[in-house]
Amino acid sequence: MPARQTATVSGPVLIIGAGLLGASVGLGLAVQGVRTWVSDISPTTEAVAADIGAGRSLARFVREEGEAAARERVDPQLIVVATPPDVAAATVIRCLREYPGASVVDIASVKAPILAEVEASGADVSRYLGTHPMSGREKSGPVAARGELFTSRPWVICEHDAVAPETVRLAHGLATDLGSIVTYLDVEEHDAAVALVSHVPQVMSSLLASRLRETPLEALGLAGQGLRDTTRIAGSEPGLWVQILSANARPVVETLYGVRADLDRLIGTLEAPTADGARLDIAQLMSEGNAGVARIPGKHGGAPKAFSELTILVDDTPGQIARLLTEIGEIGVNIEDLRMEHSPGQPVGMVEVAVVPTAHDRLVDELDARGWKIVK
Ligand SMILES: NC(=O)c1ccc[n+]([C@@H]2O[C@H](COP(=O)([O-])OP(=O)(O)OC[C@H]3O[C@@H](n4cnc5c(N)ncnc54)[C@H](O)[C@@H]3O)[C@@H](O)[C@H]2O)c1
Ligand SMILES: O=C(O)C(=O)C[C@]1(C(=O)O)C=C[C@@H](O)C=C1
Repeated sequence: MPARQTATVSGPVLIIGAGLLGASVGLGLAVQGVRTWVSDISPTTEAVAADIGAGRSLARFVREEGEAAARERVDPQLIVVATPPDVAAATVIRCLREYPGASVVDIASVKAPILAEVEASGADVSRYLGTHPMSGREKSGPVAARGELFTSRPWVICEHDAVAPETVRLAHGLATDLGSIVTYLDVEEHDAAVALVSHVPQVMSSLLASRLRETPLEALGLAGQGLRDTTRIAGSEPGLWVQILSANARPVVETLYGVRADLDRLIGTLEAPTADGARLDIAQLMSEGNAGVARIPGKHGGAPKAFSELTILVDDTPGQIARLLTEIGEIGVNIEDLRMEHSPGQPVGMVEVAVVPTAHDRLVDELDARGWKIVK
């Protein structure tokens, strides 16, 4: 039985580009009862996205019904363009022309070049809006898709002068239906902001991880959480990042100039670590980092909030983590964040749980009483 419609966007929604992001949009809308269609340049990707429940395959429907009849019957209210950035503008322009009744949003990671290309095309730009969900993964393709990918994450909407109110309403509805928190920025503000908060982090992670290529395995075996935290996104798809970085090159370079200045300063200091003032300079760089990280907003985009953490040892046997989470629920404490560290070959794993500070001591006491081993 189809789920009851609970979303603002009534659909149908046609998703073009059924990879990680497109299939995640489809899954998130489908569970709310919105009729979704998926389309991808790769027939296999489109079939996989349809198989996991992200939407019905448009190509299959076209094969069954014929091009014109299928387009008329699909009749999307909203089209979500989730293709790579280099074809996003061309896809938006094509959709505006092929579906004159639909609003079209794209979700590519860079916004100014796409708006410029759509405006220059002469297509009906009133039905187009550039948007960007600030959520993703270092994986690509529909198999990695998650319907809850967007929950509690920011979703930027880049209004422009010619946009129609209905298009803004649908873009806003799409983001909030998927659980995101909407922020309005213009395209230049967006591109400058993401250069710092998304694109340079990717560069730094890749540069650091590239140092590991020739490292002996014994040294890599010593890696703790610090290396894992700083290199997770180095596993991202190179093809996508070539497009993102080249499309947003100027704002990224502006940010990298600042990084280069700090790096030169640190190298200079560490070349003479016992010179007068060297230690102060190192301390200053570290505390500038402290000040920066403290400004990153908390889980729901509000003011930074310090959570208390505790680490629990968990036997490496089936069902242990589920049991731990159930018991934390029984104790009545909300988990704000959760991370697992598990070394292959070790009989135990470590589950790091973040909770509000007022719940910390009670949780430790109650877990302890239930026989769990708390290590921190
Ligand atoms: N990966 C992330 O974390 C993330 C987060 C936010 C936004 N985005 C943006 O979302 C978009 C999709 O990224 P993704 O991570 O889902 O990539 P992906 O590689 O998983 O999916 C992209 C899909 O688009 C398809 N495609 C390529 N050209 C096409 C065309 N002309 N017509 C139809 N389909 C086409 C590909 O076959 C692929 O299946 C990108 O623009 C990216 O900048 C990505
Ligand atoms: O969590 C991740 O894997 C991401 O890096 C996702 C991330 C980000 O920088 O936050 C990456 C690029 C997208 O354009 C949006 C989101």
